[in-house]
Amino acid sequence: MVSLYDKLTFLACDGWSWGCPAETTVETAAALVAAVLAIFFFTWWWAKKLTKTNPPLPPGPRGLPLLGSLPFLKPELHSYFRELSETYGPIFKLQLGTRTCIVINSPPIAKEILKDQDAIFANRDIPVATVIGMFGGVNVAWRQNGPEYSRLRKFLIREMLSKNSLEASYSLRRREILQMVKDIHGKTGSSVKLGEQVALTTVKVMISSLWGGSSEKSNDLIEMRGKLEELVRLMGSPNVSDILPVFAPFDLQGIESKSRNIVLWFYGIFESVIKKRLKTGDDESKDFLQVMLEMNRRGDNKTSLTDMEVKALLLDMLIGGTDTIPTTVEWAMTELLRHPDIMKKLVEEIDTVTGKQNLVDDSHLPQLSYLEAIIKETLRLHPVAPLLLPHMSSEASTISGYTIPKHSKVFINAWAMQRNPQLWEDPHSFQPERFLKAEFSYQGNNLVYIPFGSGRRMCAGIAMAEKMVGLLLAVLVHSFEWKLPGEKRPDIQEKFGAVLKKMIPLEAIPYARLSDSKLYQ
Ligand code: HEM
Repeated sequence: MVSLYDKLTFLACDGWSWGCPAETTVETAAALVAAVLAIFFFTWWWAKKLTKTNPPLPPGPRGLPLLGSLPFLKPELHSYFRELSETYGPIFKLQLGTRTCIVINSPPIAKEILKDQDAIFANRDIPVATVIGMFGGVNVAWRQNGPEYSRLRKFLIREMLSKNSLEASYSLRRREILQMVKDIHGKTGSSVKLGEQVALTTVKVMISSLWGGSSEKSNDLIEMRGKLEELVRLMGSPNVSDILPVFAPFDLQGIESKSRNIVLWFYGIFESVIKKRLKTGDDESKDFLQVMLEMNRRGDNKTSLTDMEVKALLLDMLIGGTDTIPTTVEWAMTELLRHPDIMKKLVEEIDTVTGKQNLVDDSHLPQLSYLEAIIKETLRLHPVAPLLLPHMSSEASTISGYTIPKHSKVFINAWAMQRNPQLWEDPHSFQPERFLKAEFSYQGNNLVYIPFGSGRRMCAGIAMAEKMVGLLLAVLVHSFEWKLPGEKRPDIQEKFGAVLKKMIPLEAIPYARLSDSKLYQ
């Protein structure tokens, strides 16, 4: 406070010395600054007193006037929130600029939000970075709760990401997985950045599933992958425009303009793909675009989609899948390379089910229970969305005996709950066996384990994620033996963002392990 006082006095006199001719003026200026500060703090304190709520607001750090706790935030938000919960308890409040944020670190309180009062908490605090080209207004992930949201989500889950749709588009996915095996085989004996390799395959799989495209050149795919990664990064970046909306028109960090360019770039691609499809009238395609166009052809106002919704859904799925799936596979491979005994047991399981004369196929996955346990354990320790996607309350409510004001932004710290020593035995060690002993589904029924969220806003792509992560991981460890380039175990440092990635990308060296060399061609 002394130094702030000194700085302000300096500004009042030295900074504008033309207004301070004599020593007495220094004292006057100092008194003036002190008076302004006193009025400011008194008004702030009085406003707080007047707005005291009953029941009270959750506890939390005090923060500074206007900025709240913004200056104290640490970049690794998920672990910082856990630290704060040690002081303030399982539910606490943070003021970030004009935004009231509520952080939940306990399953019973998460249940109140995501299940018991989910109608109130099923909205999103739409980031300014997504309100571009209507994207954030009409897509599933950012659309506000209501009949239009339910219609679109139902469509996405029932028509596009259903078991039948996924089975129909399997041949498209398989084609890209075979190409990945061939590409990796070409790199036998040299170091491969596994995350990048899988990410490129995932983009191809997503494009194939969405509009059947396989003709994109690899440079175009790399560009597309880069743009998706950048868009996800921008959406997850703290933006002054979101925190202090008065600055939104100035787009101080350029986040909105960068996001706009990327969204419009994707919309341009989608428009040309749709135009081409309508022109050729290719009814035989089994991709998602065809499903959407068929729906529109058959549908009435209730079921058909607007042009903008078609584009927003395509982008939703590209964003939903292309970062989450490869990141999960990279974390799983990291843990397997850190635990050779677990890797060995997994390879034995796949050899028994698939044999060494075949490549792993979708139909083998239901029999690979140890693989499933490994993926579940990976998502327990390394959930790609550690704080889920923030929810927003549409009205004031009471949670766990505290008032949650209307329009609060709610973070559910799945990462902290899934590492809580009171809920998990030896929580920091990688032990897939725990998922063989106890039944935990991805549907978020038991709030102790929610890597895909829970309730009405939970992930819409679980079925696809399960299939893709399972197939990619099984193919990688069954087709190749992986060695580390050095002596050191791969590290597990995290980098927080919209997706929780590895700080240091995983590198490993592949060697072919299947007897028939034709399987690699
Ligand atoms: C390992 C892979 C994935 C993980 C761990 C994951 C996790 C999540 C999480 C935690 C949420 C937020 C839930 C909430 O706010 O409560 C979410 C939302 C969403 N995910 Fe996923 N996801 C994955 C893959 C996918 C895929 C492949 C797609 C689509 C192709 C997808 C589409 C979506 C959509 C559309 C939403 C928004 C749902 C809504 O707001 O109603 N996700 N995901």
